[in-house]
Amino acid sequence: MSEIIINNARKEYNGLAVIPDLSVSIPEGTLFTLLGPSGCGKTTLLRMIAGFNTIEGGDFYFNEDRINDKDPSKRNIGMVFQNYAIFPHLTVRENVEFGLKQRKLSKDEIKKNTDKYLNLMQIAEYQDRKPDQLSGGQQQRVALARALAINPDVLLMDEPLSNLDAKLRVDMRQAIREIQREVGITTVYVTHDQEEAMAISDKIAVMQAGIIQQVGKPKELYHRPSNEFVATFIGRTNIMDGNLIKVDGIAYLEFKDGFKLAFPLLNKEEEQPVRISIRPEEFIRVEEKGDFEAIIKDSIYLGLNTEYFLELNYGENVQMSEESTFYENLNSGDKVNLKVNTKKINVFTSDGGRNLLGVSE
Ligand SMILES: Nc1ncnc2c1ncn2[C@@H]1O[C@H](COP(=O)(O)OP(=O)(O)OP(=O)(O)O)[C@@H](O)[C@H]1O
Repeated sequence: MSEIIINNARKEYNGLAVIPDLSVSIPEGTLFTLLGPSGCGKTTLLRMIAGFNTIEGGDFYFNEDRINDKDPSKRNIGMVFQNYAIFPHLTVRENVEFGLKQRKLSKDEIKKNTDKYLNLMQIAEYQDRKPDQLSGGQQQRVALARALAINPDVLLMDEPLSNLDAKLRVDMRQAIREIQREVGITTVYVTHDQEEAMAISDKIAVMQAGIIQQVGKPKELYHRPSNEFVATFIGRTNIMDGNLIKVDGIAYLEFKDGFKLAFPLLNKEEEQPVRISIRPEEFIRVEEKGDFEAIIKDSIYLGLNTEYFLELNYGENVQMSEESTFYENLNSGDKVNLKVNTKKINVFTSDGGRNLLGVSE
């Protein structure tokens, strides 16, 4: 098992830097996810760790071992891809045995390890089938068993669930999580699906244009995103233009119409224009006068939750999410009073680049 340390990694394609200068350390035994929109460089970084890409700069370590000049086959890595990449002409058992035979282990060891991972991945009953007689989810279990059977130091997974249907994706991510915990292997997991990343990861690195925007536990990223990009990429949020102003030394958030909300958390900051982020579930409906008045414009019923589209009293449109109740219905045109838990608000610089509240790490 290894800690992975990457210092100042740089990757160019045709003279253009896809990853300009990236440093990150991935603690031993964690499931660490690279999350970001298509084209942000997740796969490129994963391939750099595997040694499949030439690199223009940087140092890569597994523990104290600098692996830059190590051949990919010598890095002791297990890999699982989107398109399974298991051998169609081999049975399930032969697929799982494959890497072990290459390593010239004894027959007993090969059998022991193969049985272990066939059982762990719950595919022992299909061991004599060929891959084309398996479902997508079962094939992905074979790929994972094959990757783990060689006892790799590091497991790399590139969008392993994106070929599966929605329900199977949820089942499989649970299976991957359980197996990863049980084996305790340092795992780098690539996805562009923020919900999947939240569900599966110990830690997430949010990437944009080859740059890591923030590294943190799922809760930390959701609660205190380091900038506006992270706030909008992880979950949903309402972003509003406003000002941070001071009255008698106390900070207030001033919204578009001059409406002010006391915000003592930022008493130490200078007055400045800001971007205010309030998640839909942080608008709480109250009977008495709240922080805002609003009119319901539209709603979507989603079972557990109902999403409301609201117009605040000063004309700004926002979304509110609340748990659905069977009896109560809000209709378009209804007036509501809303409160906001100020601890859950995030405030960014006017360019969205920095959270004035800092981040949890
Ligand atoms: N072999 C290549 N030659 C030139 N450009 C490349 C090559 N491979 C990737 N790129 C470019 O590098 C950037 C990062 O690609 P990468 O595949 O790492 O992104 P990604 O975040 O994994 O995206 P996706 O989620 O779509 O797989 C993209 O702009 C891509 O077009």
